Amino acid sequence: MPLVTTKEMFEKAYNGGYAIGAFNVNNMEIIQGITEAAAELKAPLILQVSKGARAYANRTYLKKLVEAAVIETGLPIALHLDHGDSFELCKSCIEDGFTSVMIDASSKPFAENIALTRQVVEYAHDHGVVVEAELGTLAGIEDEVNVSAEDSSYTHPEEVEEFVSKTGCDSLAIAIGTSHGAYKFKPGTKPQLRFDVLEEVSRRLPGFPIVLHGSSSVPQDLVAKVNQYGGNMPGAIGVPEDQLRKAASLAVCKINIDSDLRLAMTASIREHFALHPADFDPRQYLKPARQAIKELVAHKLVDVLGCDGKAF
Ligand SMILES: O=C(CO)COP(=O)(O)O
Ligand SMILES: O=C[C@H](O)COP(=O)(O)O
Ligand SMILES: [Zn+2]
Ligand SMILES: [Zn+2]
Repeated sequence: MPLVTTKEMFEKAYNGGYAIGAFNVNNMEIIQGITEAAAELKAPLILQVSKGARAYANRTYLKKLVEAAVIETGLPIALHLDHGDSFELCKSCIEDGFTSVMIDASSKPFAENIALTRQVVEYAHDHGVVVEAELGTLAGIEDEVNVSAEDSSYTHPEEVEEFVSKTGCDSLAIAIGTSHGAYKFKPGTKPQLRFDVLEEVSRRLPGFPIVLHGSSSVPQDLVAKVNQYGGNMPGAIGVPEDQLRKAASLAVCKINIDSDLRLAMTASIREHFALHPADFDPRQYLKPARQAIKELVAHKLVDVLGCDGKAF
């Protein structure tokens, strides 16, 4: 099966009360860890490439590695541009064969967000590609842009119908209290997503797929392992998994996870270096790191997203 768009995945996820995992990819081991877990669990997948990832690996490698994963797994996989910030970047990814792009103009005024999103949608739809857009601003770090908690803002539900009808976007990322990175909530505070905002958005957009960014749960055993073996990540806190499960059962069809993959990989490599200081063949530490990603992703697919067994 060639790369697919997210259209059918989202329809099934919406009606089935589960969500698709959208995992950020940056190199071969990350792609293999994610896709091996999904293949064993027969889960549909979105693999997403950020602007930074495309700059890191160059525009050819990640596309070709994802194509290899499609061949190896036979899974329905969508290749998605994460946080596209210009028409040109979206167009370039569409030319490369991405099946889905995000245009994130959420930091611009409403009318400009609509105009740029509309421009991307017209080009994308002409090429059989679907578009994710965003309303509301997440706190945290995204491609070296740091949005402080004070500058973040929840999505205004009263804007969503006009936005979706004027842009023609295929899915919408909203801000309900998640944020990018490993420090999502202040230690000592109770993490709580704004389900009232999600419910009002989905009431206004019945059947329309909603996307949650910044949805790593920052597993505390991984944070502890990083810190135990020389890391320094005090107070790293993520979104509680029960809240992600609830979101997946509602209108949220795509849940974005990157930081947890980074944590799994880093914890494993730190541990390996500490316990096996004589090793210097990268395969010795990348093999367990890949396995750690695989185990993390398997847990997400089964226990958080509920998309295992939904690939075919
Ligand atoms: O939203 C994300 C990618 O777009 C990733 O979020 P996390 O930093 O929570 O993993
Ligand atoms: O949304 C942000 C993703 O985690 C991608 O991060 P990045 O821009 O550092 O690749
Ligand atoms: Zn954004
Ligand atoms: Zn994001």
